[in-house]
Amino acid sequence: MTSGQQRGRAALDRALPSCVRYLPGWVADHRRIFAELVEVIDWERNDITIAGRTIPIPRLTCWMGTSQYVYSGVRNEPRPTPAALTALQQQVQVEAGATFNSCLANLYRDGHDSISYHSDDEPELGRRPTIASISLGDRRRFVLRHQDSGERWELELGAGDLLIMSGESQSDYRHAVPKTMRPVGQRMNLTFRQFAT
Ligand SMILES: O=C(O)CCC(=O)C(=O)O
Ligand SMILES: [Fe+2]
Repeated sequence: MTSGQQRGRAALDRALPSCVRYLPGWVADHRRIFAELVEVIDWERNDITIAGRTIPIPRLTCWMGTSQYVYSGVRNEPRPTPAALTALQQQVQVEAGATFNSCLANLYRDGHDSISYHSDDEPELGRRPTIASISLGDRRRFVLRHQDSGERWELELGAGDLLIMSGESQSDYRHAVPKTMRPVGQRMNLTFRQFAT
């Protein structure tokens, strides 16, 4: 076991809900894949408008899918999928027992970048979607919270970890990657999704 896997496991003090499967260190050559994808993905800076105020989304993103994806009022035109990502997607499909046709990539440049609490519950994803999430680069805290009970789970995701969210993970839970004061380097997250067109 690598030290990364040990760190990942230690961060989890309670069993995760059964709709979430955590596979620490799943991407064996995660450093090489991070270095390649950070260069070849067509990273975008997008703005979000909340209550009439337009602010930059606190991370870089890229939507690689079959059609336009609108979330939080942001219209994402699909970008081409690099070959390195297609190869990863094929392996992830086998592990998840699901097929995916799209990937939303996020790049958290430092501790100021984040994603606030949300569920991936857009209608195009279906009612109980399976979403496979790969984290590369530095570890960041991923928080999963049950909507009604408020019960929380925290995982330090990075370095090739795979998280498979399925079943009621989007309908009953929300998730976030909060900002941190800790000095951290870049973290990339790839969420593979099946998107109805
Ligand atoms: O960075 C992460 O681990 C989560 C990303 C996420 O929740 C999303 O893109 O919907
Ligand atoms: Fe999400």
